[in-house]
Amino acid sequence: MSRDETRLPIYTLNIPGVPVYIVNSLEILQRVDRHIDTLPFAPMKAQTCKKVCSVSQAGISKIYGNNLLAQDGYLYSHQRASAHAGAPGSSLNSLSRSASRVFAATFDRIESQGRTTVDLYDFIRQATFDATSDAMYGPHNPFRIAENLKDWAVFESGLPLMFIGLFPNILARRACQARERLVSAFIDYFGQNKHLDGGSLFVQLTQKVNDSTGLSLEDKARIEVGQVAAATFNTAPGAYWCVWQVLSDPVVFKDCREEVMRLVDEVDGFHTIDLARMRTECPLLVSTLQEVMRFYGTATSLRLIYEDTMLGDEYLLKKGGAVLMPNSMFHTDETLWGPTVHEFDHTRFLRTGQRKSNTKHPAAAFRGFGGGHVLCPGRHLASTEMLALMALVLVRVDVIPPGGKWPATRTGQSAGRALPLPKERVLVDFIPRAAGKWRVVFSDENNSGVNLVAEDIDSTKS
Ligand code: HEM
Repeated sequence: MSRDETRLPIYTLNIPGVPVYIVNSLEILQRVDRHIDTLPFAPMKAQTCKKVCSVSQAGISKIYGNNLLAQDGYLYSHQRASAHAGAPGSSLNSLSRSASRVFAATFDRIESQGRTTVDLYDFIRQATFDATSDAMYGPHNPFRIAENLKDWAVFESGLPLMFIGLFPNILARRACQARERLVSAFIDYFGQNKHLDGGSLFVQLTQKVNDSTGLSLEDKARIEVGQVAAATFNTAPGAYWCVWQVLSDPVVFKDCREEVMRLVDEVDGFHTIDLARMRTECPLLVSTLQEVMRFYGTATSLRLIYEDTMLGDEYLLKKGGAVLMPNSMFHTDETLWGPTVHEFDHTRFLRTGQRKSNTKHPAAAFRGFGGGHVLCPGRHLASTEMLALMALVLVRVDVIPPGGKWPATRTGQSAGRALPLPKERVLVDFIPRAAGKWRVVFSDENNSGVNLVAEDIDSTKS
């Protein structure tokens, strides 16, 4: 049943014993967001520690503490540490610089091979995974070891079953075994303090919270496996649809390539591109990224109901139930986005006068990275990675689809993801463009983030 069928802002699913409320309207969602203590997100994180990471009972007791929702408890302290490390500033710049180095090396490799055929999703998945894990863990990144990368792929394939928690040791046996080997890899990483030698502020700060909570080395390693999942699970499909859209849509392709080419300078015989400039000098590229997240986004926020909660004086949410808030509802609401809501419009997020649409949507209608008290701390890093991949694909290679024609866009399954996987794999040819050497940098020129969510847009105004 959808919003268009029910025309209701919120409705209850008839599941015996567990009231499940589906929120269809942005206004109701914003009311839910205000009830931090009775409709919290923290229990979802605690469940992830249990079900996905298999943290020990002693560790779970420490995570819960006296009160799972205490502001100075583990979960909120961990959230604050991540938010601080992922916010615009020198920490984010160094994460982005590290990710850019990995992308640059990936394209250097392609260039050295000449015309190369790649599976587009595999290429993007690997590039974003290598970039994110190197940015997070530095020179001792456990995923520079091929065996750990293989284990990750097996573990990732079992994640949806682990989240559901239905006999994972039987139904996702290989994934559970792979997780245990990954836990060993992180025991080695943290046990030898490798994070202190070039690991990111993200990892340093969250480890401090783990240490002050008294978690064992093994539990710290288990939680980190969950962190890797949060940091990589959505960036790959997000980057895929961004690259797909700029390559397969001729208008988007022309506009974005022209814009990004303006960032390429000739310096000492090198084609030089400073990816830090994308954030402020490529509004079309940024608008395309945001439209991809609106148009393809499949994230659904889930909150557990701790106490009976009134939303205004109209709707009662009963203790013990759950609230589901599917982004696709808010992202396809014509009253928010106007009559072109079902079209892909890469100019939608530009300023008035520069975009095609006459409708000015409210900034809070974009929920690609969550909102309110559950805002993705990795949003600036993930956005920078997605922009960087679009930019480098546009300036460094020509991409030829199978038979010279882009197939129709077909999205596949999205179990638990904020964006869907592609339905089928597409093999493309990469042909290096400009002859000569490339220098890809990420300067400290400015400290801006990629401001897509209402909270960031508001904070840049003040
Ligand atoms: C395209 C990539 C990404 C997308 C689309 C995405 C999306 C989201 C969304 C929608 C939420 C809110 C969930 C809810 O309301 O229930 C969220 C939360 C979260 N994300 Fe991301 N994310 C991405 C990348 C990342 C990265 C790179 C990191 C870490 C470096 C990260 C770490 C987290 C964490 C830890 C939370 C929980 C926040 C909290 O505790 O309050 N994500 N993400």
